[in-house]
Amino acid sequence: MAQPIELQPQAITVQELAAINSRQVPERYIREGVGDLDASFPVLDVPTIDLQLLASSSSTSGDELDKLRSALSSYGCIQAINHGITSAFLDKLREVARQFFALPSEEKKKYSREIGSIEGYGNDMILSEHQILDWTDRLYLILRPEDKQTLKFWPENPESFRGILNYYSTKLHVILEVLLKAMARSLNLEENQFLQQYGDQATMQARFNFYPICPRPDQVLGVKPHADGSVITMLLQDKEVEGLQVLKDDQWFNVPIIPQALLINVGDQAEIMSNGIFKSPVHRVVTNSERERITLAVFCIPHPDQEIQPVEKLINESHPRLYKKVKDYVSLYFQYYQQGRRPMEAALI
Ligand SMILES: O=C(O)CCC(=O)C(=O)O
Ligand SMILES: [Fe+2]
Repeated sequence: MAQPIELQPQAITVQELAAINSRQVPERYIREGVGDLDASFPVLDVPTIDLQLLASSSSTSGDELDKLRSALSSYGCIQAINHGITSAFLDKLREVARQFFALPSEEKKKYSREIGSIEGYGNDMILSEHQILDWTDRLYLILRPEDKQTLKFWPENPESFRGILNYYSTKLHVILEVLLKAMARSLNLEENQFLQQYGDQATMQARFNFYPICPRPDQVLGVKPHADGSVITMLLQDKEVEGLQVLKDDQWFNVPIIPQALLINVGDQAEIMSNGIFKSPVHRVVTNSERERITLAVFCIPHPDQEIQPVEKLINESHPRLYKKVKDYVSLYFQYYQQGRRPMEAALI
């Protein structure tokens, strides 16, 4: 996979910046002309989907499939409940993430990523001189396949971190299969149509996002607007602090928190496979002047050699083929991203 070209590493993490000066934000983080980011935004009523129902063959599962199709084609995301992971476990996972980011800087920096590489602990990569930076630090880890895990980046403190994260990835793998099958069935396709393209060599990559308290939430973003380059992304939100916003009908909406739910969103590659029926939503993260926020996004990404294209059965006269065949979409994604373009343009016919 081609790596992004990083101009220079950042000397200091956002968490350190926030600790040194709690009232000012360096200019490189300030966004002009984006309106008041701290304004009140309407709430997006993201549909809640019961995964147990989706997986079953009961008579109610048909309704749930309809709900799924409609949610993924209009919102591009769902709040998944009954996914088989207990709330107590999700709290434990949130807790080890909190403990990691609460460690002293020197301790966290043992896991620092290398320049130009995404895996490990660090902050927003500087890819161009004019880039406005995101108010966030991250810990990026490859979860699956297990032999691709780079353990030197996996925290040993707290002690339970690795075990908890591995258990979570096993659970997510099961959920992913349920979802991809249900997505295909919801479009009247044979249930393995998406799963086959996704392939058995796919990777799951975790990104822990830490958003320190920010003194200028009106002009600073936690994450700039983007759509994910994955097939799907599974996001564990902070239990108490909101921040994620989704663009729908040219308007930004807040995504509410359902503590026991996983927010699932369509990535660009599922939009391609579904010939544009499922929408990969543009989203961003706003900052908060009172509370820090921690989330965990897991990206499900096919192997770079795997070809991704619209399923044949979804192409017809009234729905002509919208996307080319793509391979290693994540590399394409970075090339376009660096030029400030929407990566999906690369796949359009
Ligand atoms: O932290 C969030 O709520 C979303 C993060 C996100 O969009 C991402 O990591 O791609
Ligand atoms: Fe995202």
